[in-house]
Amino acid sequence: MNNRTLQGPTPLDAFAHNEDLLKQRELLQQTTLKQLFAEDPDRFNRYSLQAASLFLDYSKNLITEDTFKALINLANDAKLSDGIQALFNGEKVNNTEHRPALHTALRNRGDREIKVDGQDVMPAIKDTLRRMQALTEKVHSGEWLGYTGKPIKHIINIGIGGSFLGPKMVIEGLTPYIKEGIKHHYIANVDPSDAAEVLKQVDPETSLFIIASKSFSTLETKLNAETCRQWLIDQGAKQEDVQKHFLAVSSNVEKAVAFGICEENIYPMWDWVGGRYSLWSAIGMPIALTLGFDNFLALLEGAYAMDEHFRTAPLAENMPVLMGLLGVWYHNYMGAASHAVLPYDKYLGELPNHLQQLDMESNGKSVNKAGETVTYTTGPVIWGDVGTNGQHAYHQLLHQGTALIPVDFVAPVETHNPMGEHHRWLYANALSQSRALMTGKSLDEAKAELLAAGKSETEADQIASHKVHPGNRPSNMLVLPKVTPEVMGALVALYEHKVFVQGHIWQINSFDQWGVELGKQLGDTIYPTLLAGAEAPEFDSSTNALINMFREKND
Ligand SMILES: O=P(O)(O)OC[C@H]1O[C@H](O)[C@H](O)[C@@H](O)[C@@H]1O
Repeated sequence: MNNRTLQGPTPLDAFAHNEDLLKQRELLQQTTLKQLFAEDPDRFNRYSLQAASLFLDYSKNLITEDTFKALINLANDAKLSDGIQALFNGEKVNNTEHRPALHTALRNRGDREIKVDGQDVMPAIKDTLRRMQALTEKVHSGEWLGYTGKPIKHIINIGIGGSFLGPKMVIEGLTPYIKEGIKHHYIANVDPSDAAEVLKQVDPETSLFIIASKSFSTLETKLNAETCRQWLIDQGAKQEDVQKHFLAVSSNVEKAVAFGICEENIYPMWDWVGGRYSLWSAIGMPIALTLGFDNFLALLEGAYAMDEHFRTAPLAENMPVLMGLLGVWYHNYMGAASHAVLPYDKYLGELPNHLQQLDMESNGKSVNKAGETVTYTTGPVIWGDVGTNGQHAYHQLLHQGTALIPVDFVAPVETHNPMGEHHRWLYANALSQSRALMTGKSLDEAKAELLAAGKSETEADQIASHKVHPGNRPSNMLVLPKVTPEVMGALVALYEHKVFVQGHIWQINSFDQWGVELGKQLGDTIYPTLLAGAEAPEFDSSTNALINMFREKND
């Protein structure tokens, strides 16, 4: 293992309050969550808060009042409040690309001016929203017609990464709000099966393709867009009909025009919006087209409410700040290398996928803003899936494995589908998982359970240790009133800001993504060697052999 690969715990020793946190870690080893609850009847009230439409219970975390204070002091050491203001004020927080990161401007529903290089960006944002609204209304009223005069029924997003994951998560998350008669589809992967399977389901006469690409130069998106355009022509449309079936969202208007999209059908993106923060821009067009413009606005409103909370609440009462600091606590002081997000709501199944890009592309960095190698671990591995499915699979490791994995449970108290006892059971499962992680089961309890079930003393002794749950494992419970557009907006904004808080503490640039480049560059050198008749490859023996295996079948 080279010395750039760090494993935790890796305390943040440059900060004045690092020592306090080290001391806290030691003290907490002498107690348990169970004990902390027993000692303090007010623990739930002390460690829970409401922000925008969300409620966070963070009482099942390994903290005491002193830990809490030390974490807030650490945030002050890192000048977090200044960082938050810099983010909102449009300072160039993305220092390697010399840009601000102004996703908050996209959902600024107030009248605050937001300037980039002296120019207020709000008029351009509002103008784009107006254009999105006009298009959405045209499509939904049946005024926008395909090449045979039929209205649009299929919205197909062609995009990848930030131009895919956010819109898909939001639309699936808000399935009950989908407009009648509208179907949504996604083509992201360069795998031909992705496009093939979508094209089998749609009808060329009623399909609207959105080419979503900030750069308009992403290989996968370019190839998929060309394939879809050719498919449309092959199905009987003429070249001039392409305008009726293709839109583009991009900051590269020139390239979109060169592809054949007329300027009127190109919606802007700005370089001060990162791809993984872009669902609030015209990249959210499939959201508006599938759910309606009113619901898109409600999503922005929800995010704005969380923005205002993050921008103005004191650090100790600030939900994204607290979630970010708790992550730092486990990651840098307790050696947690991963973090699970487990939504107890079917519609939120795509949330972990979106958060993987949001968090891991933002904070998977090993140099600080000044380009120096960091001496501490940064972004954790983010993973998860819908509850309760995971309970019958990987929760085994959460309960009895050797790794410390903090969990965020995300659970709405009201369902869109009140059917019998289902939702009550679902919520009960979320609570029982978080409680089981905390309380665990001791050796004595396990043995008593076995004896009560009729096992002999010897058998109980043999099996009991396998049934021990160590417990004392932390989790957050994020309670949503119901998954509505506002709630979804607030939820996603909460995680965006949590990622920002952690990036700020780690002093890294959360808004660039140079790490995705090398693979792309090498792809460009490998692709030509896979062509029929190409010269023998001259890479390492492994790559060469794997190239030859492909060529044997495809030459
Ligand atoms: O929107 P695009 O320019 O097509 O980019 C799509 C995605 O690809 C890149 O490789 C980046 O890793 C992502 O951050 C980005 O969201």
